[in-house]
Amino acid sequence: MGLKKGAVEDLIERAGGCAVIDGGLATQLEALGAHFDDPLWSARCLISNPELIEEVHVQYLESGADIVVTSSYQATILGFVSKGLSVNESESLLQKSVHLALEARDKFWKLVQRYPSHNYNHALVAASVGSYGAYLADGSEYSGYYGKDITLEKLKDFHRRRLQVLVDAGPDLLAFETIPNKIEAKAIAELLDEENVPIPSWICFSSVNGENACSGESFEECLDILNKSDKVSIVGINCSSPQCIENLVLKFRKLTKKAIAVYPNSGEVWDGKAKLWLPSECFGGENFEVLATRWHEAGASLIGGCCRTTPSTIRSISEVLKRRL
Ligand SMILES: C[S+](C)CC[C@H](N)C(=O)O
Ligand SMILES: N[C@@H](CCS)C(=O)O
Ligand SMILES: [Zn+2]
Repeated sequence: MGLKKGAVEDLIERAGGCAVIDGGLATQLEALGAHFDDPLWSARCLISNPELIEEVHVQYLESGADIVVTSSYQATILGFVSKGLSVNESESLLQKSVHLALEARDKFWKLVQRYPSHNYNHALVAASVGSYGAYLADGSEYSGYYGKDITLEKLKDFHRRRLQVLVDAGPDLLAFETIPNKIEAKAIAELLDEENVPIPSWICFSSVNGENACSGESFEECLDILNKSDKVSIVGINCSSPQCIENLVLKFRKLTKKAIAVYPNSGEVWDGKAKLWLPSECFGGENFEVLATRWHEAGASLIGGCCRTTPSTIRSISEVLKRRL
């Protein structure tokens, strides 16, 4: 099967040149009362309270998100099995993460049809694929250090089955998130080819210093690999400080012709050991509205928020980006 082209490009056009991605899913689940002190992190909610996930998707759609990202970031078959679930049950939870977002999107779209003057776009559902570091739950999605025994093949094996199950569940695209190093980007690009994945993907890296991937490897090297893959439609940065983003968009713009997505966190820093967010050391919490405009002008065509951002952040971004229409 060939790659289904056009859905993302159409959406960017319908959104007036910049599509709005949703905000922190785990963050908003926690704001509504969920607790994630667990190696499964937000994926725990797929077991304990799936209705809450659908509610959060709807909140982001109401706020103006053109793309909702599923609750599968830290949902893995290995992670669920280690909690005592069977492989079948684990795969059903992965499917459920996609179905919850599709249902939220479809219900919301049906509802807004009653208001002919609404200015929402028909949203897309991106199935989240968190990095291997997210599964390790040791903070390594922000260090890029996966231990000395990691290999390309091990990373492909880690990602393969989850990828197949998520794709079969029918999302519009795949969202690889917080990729911290070159080896994982290469593993994903090879896997997308080997599995002949028929939907587009974005691959978003994390960055701590605003210059390189978290591993210290250059984005020149990382994007060189992704530029060769026609399965990867979009590249970018997520869950990194907003302060880093403009510089990184300008850098990416020189390194790739692909669309660029950015959805930073609030600037707070994840302490992987203590499992909590620490205050930002340098980001002063400037206005996301102002920043989002700058990121768009620098060359990003998909913009949203990641951890510690909320529906109100997305509403501000959506209003400022769509005000131009
Ligand atoms: C994006 S981070 C805040 C997700 C949680 C992390 N992988 C952990 O489990 O510690
Ligand atoms: N899609 C995930 C990303 C975590 S970095 C979330 O919003 O919770
Ligand atoms: Zn995040």
